[in-house]
Amino acid sequence: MTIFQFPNDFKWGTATAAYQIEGAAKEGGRGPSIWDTFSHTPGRVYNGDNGDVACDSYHRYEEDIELMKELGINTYRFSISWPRIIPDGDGEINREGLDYYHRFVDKLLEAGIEPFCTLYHWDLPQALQDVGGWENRRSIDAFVKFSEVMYREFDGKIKYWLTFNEPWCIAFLSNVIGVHAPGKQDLQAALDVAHHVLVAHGKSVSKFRELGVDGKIGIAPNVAWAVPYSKSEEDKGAADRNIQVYSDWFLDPIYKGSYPKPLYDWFEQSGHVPPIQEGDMEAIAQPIDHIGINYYSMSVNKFNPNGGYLQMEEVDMGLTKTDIGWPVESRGLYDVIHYLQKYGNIDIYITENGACINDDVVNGKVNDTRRISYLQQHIAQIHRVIADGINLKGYMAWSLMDNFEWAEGYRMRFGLVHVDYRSLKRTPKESFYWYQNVVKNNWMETRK
Ligand SMILES: N=NNCCOCCOc1ccc(-c2cn(C[C@@H]3NC[C@@H](O)[C@H]3O)nn2)cc1
Repeated sequence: MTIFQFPNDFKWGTATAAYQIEGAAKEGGRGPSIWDTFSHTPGRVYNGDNGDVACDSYHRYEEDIELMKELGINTYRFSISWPRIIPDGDGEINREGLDYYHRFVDKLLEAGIEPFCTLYHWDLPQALQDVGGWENRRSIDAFVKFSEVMYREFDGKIKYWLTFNEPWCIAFLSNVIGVHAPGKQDLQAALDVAHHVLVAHGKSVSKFRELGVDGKIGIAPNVAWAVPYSKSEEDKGAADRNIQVYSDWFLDPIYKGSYPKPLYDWFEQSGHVPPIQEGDMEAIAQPIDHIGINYYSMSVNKFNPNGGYLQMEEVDMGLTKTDIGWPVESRGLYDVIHYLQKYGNIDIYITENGACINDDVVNGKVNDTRRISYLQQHIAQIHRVIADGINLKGYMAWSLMDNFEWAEGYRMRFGLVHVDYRSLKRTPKESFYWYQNVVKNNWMETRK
């Protein structure tokens, strides 16, 4: 048996995102987002699922907060629906949207739960997409305006902020691979989006500092850990590109003021470069207080000239997989956090980690032992990282409840709480009670 004891001030939480749980897509003055458009486009989302209702958390947030209190967490990561705050992206402010989030945040604080707020979790107002979205520099100032409204409104209530969730997904998954909104397959578009998101991040951080907001701010890249299939330079190059496109492409401009040269040169050889304008790199490189790390899995990579924009393929090594097909390999979490130490001993939160396990309710219970095993392995790696003196300050399980898993719709379940999408009944799973115990004890036990 091993006991993993965590620091007294360690933050234990869960995470969700607005479009994935709120529903009420046409209520409270909310405008349409690119995910409303995308999910209503035939063939884009499994089964034609969409976020019109989702978990109906817009109306049921008090019930959700009761579940958080039962779980015992001290931190809850959520995101703001930009189209609820400024329905057309950069025009009039919707007071009803602000009031909704004030009611929600006040309830969280009343419950003794720290709000951990992501400003942008993919739901760009459609009106901005209609004029080019993140490919258009207009979205930069629009985001800064949106973030300023939020900073002014919630200064004193929200102390932990993230500008963007998973910039790799915003740029590359959505504009090269094309499986997320707006669903393009254009490398230059991806580099334009990545760059403008970075500039928007930096200018928003500057606004945060200028306003003297009482809190801390950062960004939440999803990180890939990858190892080469062989010792060949070609396979090593493929693995390096895969790692860099998730983390270095975004964190180098923030921490070093320039894009990572190996990957910059890789894209440049096909004639694709970021649309850098005078002052952009300085604007991006504003000091931040923390980063959120979203980690799910790692991969073994081979060079493959037909392997997409990175000329890389992920080799199936026969590892146990979750129900979404991602290998379970927790050592990548330890390795990638050590990899990120090249940016300094920065404050790191695990802002997402969890398993897609699609067990259903049987006799009123969900016996998701595979999710417990996944969480146990990954939390143990977190303990190793802390033992190495790394400033890992908290862990937020993805997700509090089953929710809309983007292009996979509702078939993929990541929640500690099961959601019946017909009745919207919430049922805590066995993993909820396992995690509740870890949080209560602030230590975790593994047994042979
Ligand atoms: N790399 N090349 N791939 C080639 C082919 O990819 C096809 C699909 O790719 C991907 C890659 C990554 C993801 C993903 C999903 N989540 C989970 C969410 N995180 C934020 C929160 O909202 C969670 O719902 N994290 N990552 C999805 C699809």
